Order: sequence, then C-alpha cells, then structure tokens
Amino acid sequence: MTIFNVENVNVSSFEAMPTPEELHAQLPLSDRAGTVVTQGREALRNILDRKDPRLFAVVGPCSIHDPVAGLDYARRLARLQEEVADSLLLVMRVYFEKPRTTTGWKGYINDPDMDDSFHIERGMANARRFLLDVAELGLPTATEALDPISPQYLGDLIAWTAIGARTTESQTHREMASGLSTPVGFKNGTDGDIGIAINAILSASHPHAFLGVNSQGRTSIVRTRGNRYGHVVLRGGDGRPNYDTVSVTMAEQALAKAKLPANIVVDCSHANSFKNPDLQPLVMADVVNQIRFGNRSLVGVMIESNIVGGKQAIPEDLSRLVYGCSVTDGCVGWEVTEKMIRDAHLVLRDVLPARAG
Ligand SMILES: O=C[C@H](O)[C@H](O)COP(=O)(O)O
Ligand SMILES: C=C(OP(=O)(O)O)C(=O)O
Repeated sequence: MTIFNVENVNVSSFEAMPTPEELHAQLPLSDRAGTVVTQGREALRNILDRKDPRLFAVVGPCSIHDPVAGLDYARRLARLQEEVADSLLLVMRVYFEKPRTTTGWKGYINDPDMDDSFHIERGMANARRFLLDVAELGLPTATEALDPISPQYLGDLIAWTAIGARTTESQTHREMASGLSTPVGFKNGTDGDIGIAINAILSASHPHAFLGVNSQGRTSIVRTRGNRYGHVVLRGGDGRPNYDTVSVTMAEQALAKAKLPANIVVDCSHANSFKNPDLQPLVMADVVNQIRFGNRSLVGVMIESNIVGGKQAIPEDLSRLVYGCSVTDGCVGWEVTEKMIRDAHLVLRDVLPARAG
C-alpha cells in the first residue's frame, strides 16, 4: 500500500494538554471565588438590564505577563473599588490571549516564559491560578476570548468577556459567545465598522451547534442556548475615534434598527485614543460628560491601565523588564488610573439618581 504524505503536512508535533477537568481538580473554584464571579456577572447583567444605574469599567493591563505585578495591580484596584462602589463597578482586565495584527507575543497562556518556548500547559495553569487569586481579592475579571477551547479551562472564573475587533466577524467566535456564561462585549472592526458587532450580537443570541471539547477534553458537538447579554464596544477604527456624541447616537440608531437594547461600552484605548495612553483620560471624561448630559445608552468603559504608564518592548534579557509596565499596548499608569476613576465617580454619583429614575 502506498503511504501518502498528505496529512498534517505543516504540523511538527502534537502534545496532549491536561483536560479542563484535570485542571479544575488541581485548582478548584473556591467558595469565595465562586461568589465573586456569580455576583460580578449578576451586577453586570443588572447594569445591562438597567436595574443598576452604575457604569461598569473594565480596567487593567493590556496583557498580563507577570503574575506578581498583576496581583499587585489587582490589590490596588480592589481598594479603589471599595471607594467608588456606589457609582462604578470595576472589573479587572485580565487578558491572557493577544490577537496580533501580524506576529508578536501572543500572550501569557501561549508563551508564559516570553521566549518562544510556548509552554501552553503551564500558561493555562498559571492563568487559572491568577484568576483565582484575583477573585479571592473580591474583584470580578474580564478577558478576551480568543482561543475557542480556553473557556473550558477558565470560563468559570470570568465575569465579562470581549470578542476582539479582529474576531467579531468570525463565526467560530460568535458560536463560542452564544455558549459563554458571561455578558459578551463585541468590538467594532479595526476599520470602525459597527455593523459586524451588531451582526455578532444577533448571531450569538441564537442557539448554535458546533465542534468543541468537553470537560474531559473529548471532541464534542457543543449545543448552546444563545447569549442574550451581547453588547457593542466602540473602540474606534481606521484612524478615527467613535466615542463622540455623534458616533454614539449612530450606534444607538443601528442597535434600534436591529431591535437590540441600547447598550454601549466605550473602549478609551485603541483607535479611540490613537493608541496614545495619554489620551485615554480625555475619552473617559467625554463619556462621563455624555452621561452627565443625559445619555442612557453608555453602560461601560474600558481602560488599559497598569502600575507604570506606557509600554516596553520585550527585551532578550527578561531581567531588564520594567516592573508593572505593559509589553503590548501602552497603558495609563496607576496614578492616572486612580484620577480617571475618582473623577468619574465624583460626577456619576450626582447624576446616577436621575439615570435610575
Ligand atoms: O490590544 C492589543 C493590541 O492592540 C492587539 O493585540 C494588536 O496588537 P498588534 O497590532 O501590536 O499586533
Ligand atoms: C486587542 C484588543 O482590542 P481590539 O480587539 O479592540 O484591538 C484588546 O483590548 O486587547
């Protein structure tokens, strides 16, 4: 019999991962973490259902690369949450999977050692440990769901999920979102098109059947119920911001035309700030101002923030990494973050009673 070289021609190896069930057994959801996740999701659903007038803020590093600095950040954010809880629900941005425009470090799960050794098994376990630690501090977490298998490993620890600008139009991601247990924010496309985010919300709100893995790691037909907590995240695009009153009104009109609730989140970073972190406070202040002047559709914001502002390239010698500074997109530093959140709080606490009414 002739042996043909036609299968996995460009695959160099397969290495088995621990199953989701095995990782859960190794790092189980604690009572405290389970309570924080449950309450975080409920609070987010209440904001989206207008039963809670607060604004939610997905705030934290562009990506987690150092769990020690990440937890240091989480402790600061947990303290700030206590201060502003009556006007803002803070959800920590814990992004472990980075979609790249071309190539680059794809995040802590993919390459936890940042040296192209790709120890995904360790990245996944460390990511779960980190999410547990953050939940234990009382903070709900938000992440971008990029790999369609990862939610089986980590989904029980997440309160809010983003589908990124590069994947909002992907059927795989819409199917996955239809089965996710959290509210899901769909970003507009990198070209600024919000139509794809609206189509994604509609698609994900329906039940789907697709291929995935179950908790024992077995390839399975996944049948979902549909996710009714999809919403739009405006992140700007094609070199133009889209957080301004006119863009927000146009998004409201597009949502109304699709018979979807007017729930809009503004990403203060990315194209809305021309990837210049120094501009994020201006975007945030504008959003808060729109709310002050009566806007009802803006329900959340996203801030890329870290301990130290700016960003750094990943050095060959990792001991040269600056502690608490982003290795992906530039972030606002901690002092600026505190000011952004506190300034928003001072305005929102006065206008929220009217918003609730
Ligand atoms: O937020 C992260 C980045 O904007 C996104 O992952 C794309 O990054 P890149 O254009 O540097 O690859
Ligand atoms: C990649 C991100 O955003 P976007 O999909 O909007 O580029 C992100 O928030 O990390």
